[in-house]
Amino acid sequence: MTLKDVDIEGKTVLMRVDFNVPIKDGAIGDDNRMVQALPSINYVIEQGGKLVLMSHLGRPGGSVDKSLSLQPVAEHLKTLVDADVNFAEDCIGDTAAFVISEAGEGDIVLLENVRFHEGEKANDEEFSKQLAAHGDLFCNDAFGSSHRAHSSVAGVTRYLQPAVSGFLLEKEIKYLDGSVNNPDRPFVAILGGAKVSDKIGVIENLLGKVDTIIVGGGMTYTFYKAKGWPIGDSLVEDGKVELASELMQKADEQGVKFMLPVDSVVARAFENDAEHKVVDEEGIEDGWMALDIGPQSAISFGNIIKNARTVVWNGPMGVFEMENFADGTNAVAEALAEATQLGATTIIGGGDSAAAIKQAGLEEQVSHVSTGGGASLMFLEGKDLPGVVALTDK
Ligand SMILES: Nc1ncnc2c1ncn2[C@@H]1O[C@H](COP(=O)(O)OP(=O)(O)O)[C@@H](O)[C@H]1O
Ligand SMILES: O=C(OP(=O)(O)O)[C@H](O)COP(=O)(O)O
Ligand SMILES: [Mg+2]
Repeated sequence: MTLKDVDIEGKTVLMRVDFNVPIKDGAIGDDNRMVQALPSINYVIEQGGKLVLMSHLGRPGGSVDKSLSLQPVAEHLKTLVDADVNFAEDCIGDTAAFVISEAGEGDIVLLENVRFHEGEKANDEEFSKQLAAHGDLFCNDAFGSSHRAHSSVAGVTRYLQPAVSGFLLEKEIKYLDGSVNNPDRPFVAILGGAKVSDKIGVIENLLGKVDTIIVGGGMTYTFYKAKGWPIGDSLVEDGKVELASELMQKADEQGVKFMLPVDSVVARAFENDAEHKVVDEEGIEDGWMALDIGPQSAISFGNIIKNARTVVWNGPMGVFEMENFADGTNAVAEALAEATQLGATTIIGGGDSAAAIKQAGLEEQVSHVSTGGGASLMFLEGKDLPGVVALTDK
């Protein structure tokens, strides 16, 4: 079911959104995920519903961390909607119940970060029940979180029905379904970013789907370590080195081209102004960390991308938030834009990847910018998303 299948007037809609947006010094960096949720938000308001929004921000690990409060997000939401926005300093209990009861039809309540409670990630029954108590019906519009079997995404539907899809979730699934399930080939997947332990596992299933896998960004150095190459102080997931080895072997056995950067930009520290230089694949010395792919890698990745017919990209090629380490990400973004011009279907997904393509000014020059990274990868693997299977059938 979707929002269009339910009567909203006079009802309280509990809606899960993905407002996990980049925040620096209290200011929202890229509000794409908020803007993308506006069609569902405005629809509920226009239909005369009361809207209770819930989201996570970052990974506070089950306790209160004020630096990951959604308060600045509530302030920003006020500038995006024509409705009253109230913020509840806890997502459950009396605080939340009071703020919700004070709000009227057409008003919005944003609840504090659901990950301030351990129950959220544990998909705890009691916590799910407490969230469910806030609404008359549930709506999931958090595509970017739909790969998480957490209380606010999935568990809540055990106690609150109907559970319907929002317009963003519906749009994302429709697009991905149409483009990656029967893709034009060559089909290239590009994986980067920093969530290595989360995302390295998807490679196994991607091997059966794509023709080429490109690994870049922070994902690279776990593979380098598996090859026995020095990685200095670069990001590495020690528990995944063996898996990285197996994945490269499987790619070889299955005839899938597997590409790693042939060079990297290494820096003395995790700072834009740190001393930095380009080194080749076996040249990362102790005291240096790799923060971007190098120029040769950008060229070879670019050549593969420009010859592809379908490209899915999740995870920046470097620390694109710092100007000195954004070149690799920008070059791959340019290659995607060129491939699109040549008729390829190009999809870039992920909160940070979406921010990166926007920063490069190329968001209109690719086929689809998805709000989900991990979620779009799970979809691409052919797995069911917990936040989607939990919804009520028509
Ligand atoms: N070599 C690297 N070392 C450390 N962090 C990196 C590196 N390359 C990319 N990153 C970081 O990865 C983050 C994004 O990762 P992730 O959340 O997995 O991507 P997305 O949000 O697009 O799904 C960015 O903040 C970026 O700075
Ligand atoms: O930012 C997100 O995913 P992404 O970085 O893969 O795009 C989602 O909000 C999920 O966050 P999580 O990976 O902490 O569960
Ligand atoms: Mg991210």
